[in-house]
Amino acid sequence: MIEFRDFSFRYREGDAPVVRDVTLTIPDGCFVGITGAAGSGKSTLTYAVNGIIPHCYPGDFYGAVTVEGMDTVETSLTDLSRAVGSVCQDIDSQMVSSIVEDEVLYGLENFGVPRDEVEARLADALELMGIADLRHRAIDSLSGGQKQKVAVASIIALRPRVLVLDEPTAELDPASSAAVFDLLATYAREHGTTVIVVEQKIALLAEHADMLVIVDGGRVRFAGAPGEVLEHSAELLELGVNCPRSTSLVNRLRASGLYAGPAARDVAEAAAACREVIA
Ligand SMILES: Nc1ncnc2c1ncn2[C@@H]1O[C@H](COP(=O)(O)OP(=O)(O)OP(=O)(O)O)[C@@H](O)[C@H]1O
Repeated sequence: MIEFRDFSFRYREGDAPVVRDVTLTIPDGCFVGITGAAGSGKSTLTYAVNGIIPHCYPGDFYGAVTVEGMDTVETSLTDLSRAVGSVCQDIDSQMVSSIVEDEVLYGLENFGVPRDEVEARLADALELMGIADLRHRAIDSLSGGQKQKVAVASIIALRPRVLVLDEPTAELDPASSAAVFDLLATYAREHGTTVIVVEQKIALLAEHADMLVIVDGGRVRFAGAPGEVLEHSAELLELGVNCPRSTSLVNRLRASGLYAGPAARDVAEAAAACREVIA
């Protein structure tokens, strides 16, 4: 379980907290999508989980954040990194090797994974991300999307109990983005991994996440099951979060009293709602 209790944070260079009064519980194995406008504090929230704040970016840390009982301020980055694997926004800064397989091996060797397990973990991670054919390629020669997949594979190979991904599909086209989310969701379900993903594409989150967290001005404005959060599509738009049109359409039907069912997460659910209205 991950718990934020009255958590606020001000970067040392900043004049005010950029995350404020966050109280949130994330159950084990939950797939959580965090979204909100640019600069709203999404990444900072995840930094409190993987320990980047306050260990790498110091500042005033109020309240507490715990991961499986470990207080992320009190616990060393080394200990935290064994539980929490992170893929950051700036993929190039994360890469330490020049060849794909070395990048994955680096983490496995650093974590002291037994030699007889290393090859299987490397091959599985590359296979899972659909990049087995890139194994011997130079990282410099890869596209942004391919690099993102290598970064995710490197972390997945370590089998962390919590996976934090900051915009993992930023460099991917819509079809590849959906495929990566499918893979992540399947992987998380099979391994009981808690996944926290910062993502601008709310439609992707709505389809895959168990919980949506909407951040605005450093505060959590909505947190809950996607269906519950998407009921607020008009307010979300005001916060800079553009829900799928299918969601807004069904919410209009709900507001006008024509439909009493839940918010639609995608076109299929909206079509079902429309059929019910017409019937
Ligand atoms: N290292 C830092 N030092 C000082 N201020 C920072 C630092 N990192 C982020 N900030 C500030 O904190 C605020 C929240 O930033 P954060 O990156 O958490 O937001 P975000 O919602 O993830 O943004 P984006 O969608 O643009 O990545 C912003 O005003 C940003 O300028």
